[in-house]
Order: sequence, then structure tokens, then C-alpha cells
Amino acid sequence: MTADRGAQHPPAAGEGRPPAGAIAVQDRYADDFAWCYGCGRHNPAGLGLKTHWDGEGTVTRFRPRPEHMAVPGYVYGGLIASLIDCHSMATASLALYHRDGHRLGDPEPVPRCVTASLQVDYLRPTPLGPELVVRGRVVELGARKAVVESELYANGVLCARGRVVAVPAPPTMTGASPGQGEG
Ligand SMILES: CCCCCCCC(=O)SCCNC(=O)CCNC(=O)[C@H](O)C(C)(C)COP(=O)(O)OP(=O)(O)OC[C@H]1O[C@@H](n2cnc3c(N)ncnc32)[C@H](O)[C@@H]1OP(=O)(O)O
Repeated sequence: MTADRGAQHPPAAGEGRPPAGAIAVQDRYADDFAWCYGCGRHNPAGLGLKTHWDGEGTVTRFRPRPEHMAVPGYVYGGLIASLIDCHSMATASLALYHRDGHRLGDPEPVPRCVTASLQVDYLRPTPLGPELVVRGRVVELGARKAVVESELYANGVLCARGRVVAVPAPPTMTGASPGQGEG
């Protein structure tokens, strides 16, 4: 295991923050694909994650709430996985959108990806309190998948790293009404 346990994210806190009103990837998912607990704009009980392009890569910011604790003072690992998951899906979707010649703000919806594989390394405990910053980049873009690596920082310190395989959402995953499901 060669995880870099000492890595610091060079940019100062606040750098890369999008201007107020900037369009997020999740703002441009089609309505049928905007219900995700992590990042669906139509899910009032969800986390409401928003991912922006900052010129070199993607960034998602989220301040965990007290109920997101693992033990007092530290963030629950499942929440960290969710942040990396939704951030990476948005990063993959944006890469596909760019490959199709679009830019955020174009009228066409951003294509939706689902998680085929989610691998998270927890490098150090993540403090509960500061805003968390997730940065991602596409390391492989194929015809049927994108592989994204994302890093999660607290106070500029790298706390977790994820590698995620994203695949375009199968058509079978749309068409149900919210609240409707099997089982
Ligand atoms: C509806 C949108 C909501 C989005 C919410 C945000 C993210 C989520 O929480 S999604 C929910 C959790 N995820 C799911 O439920 C997905 C369930 N799984 C599936 O539906 C399918 O397995 C699916 C679509 C991911 C892949 O289907 P499959 O038929 O295997 O795709 P396929 O075309 O063969 O594979 C595409 C590529 O992905 C790769 N791949 C597929 N599965 C995996 C995997 N588990 N690990 C690694 N790579 C994989 C394949 O190897 C292939 O790569 P390549 O093109 O290099 O050969």
C-alpha cells in the first residue's frame, strides 16, 4: 500500500470556489436522473451535493452536519464514500459531456452515470467541523466507462482517496416514480 499519508493540497482554502450562481453538474442532469440521495436536486432529504468545474478538474464542497459523525469529532466513513461517489459520477458525466463537445450551460442535459465500482482508502481520520473539499480527475475515458480518482481534503489535508468506475446509466433505471420501487 503506497497511499501518500502526508499529502497536502497546495491551493489555499477557498481557492477554486465557484462564483455565486455558477452552474453545477447536478443542475444539468435530466429530471429523471435528479433524485439521487447524494446529489439529486429533486431529493429534499438528500445531501444536495454540487460539483463544479474549476479550470483544471472538478470540485465538490460539503460541510458535514453533527449527525454525520463516526465518533465525536470525526466524520462517518459512509458519508465520505458518498461524497467520493457522487463527486466522481459528476466528474465522469462532465467528461462525457465535454467529449460530446458541450460545456456546462448548454441546453442539452448532462449524461448520467451510475457507479459500477467504488473503492475508498481512508488515509487518516476526517475531522467533523470543517468544510470538506473533494477534487477529482478522469484517469481513463473509454467508450463505455470512465475511471475517476478523487481526493477528499479537510483543512487542506488529504484524508481519503477514491477510485471509481462510472458507466452510463442503463435506460432500465429510469421511468419509475419517486417512492416507487421493488421490494
Ligand atoms: C439513475 C442514476 C442515479 C445515479 C446515482 C449516483 C450513483 C449511484 O449511486 S448509482 C447506484 C449504484 N449503482 C448501480 O446500481 C449500478 C448497478 N450495476 C449495473 O447496472 C451494471 O452492472 C452497470 C450498468 C454498472 C454495468 O453494466 P455492464 O453491462 O456490466 O456494462 P458493460 O458495458 O459490460 O461495462 C462497461 C465497462 O465498465 C466496466 N465495468 C462494469 N462493471 C464494473 C465493475 N464492477 N468494476 C470495474 N469495471 C466494471 C466493464 O469492464 C466495461 O469496461 P470496458 O469498456 O473497458 O470493457
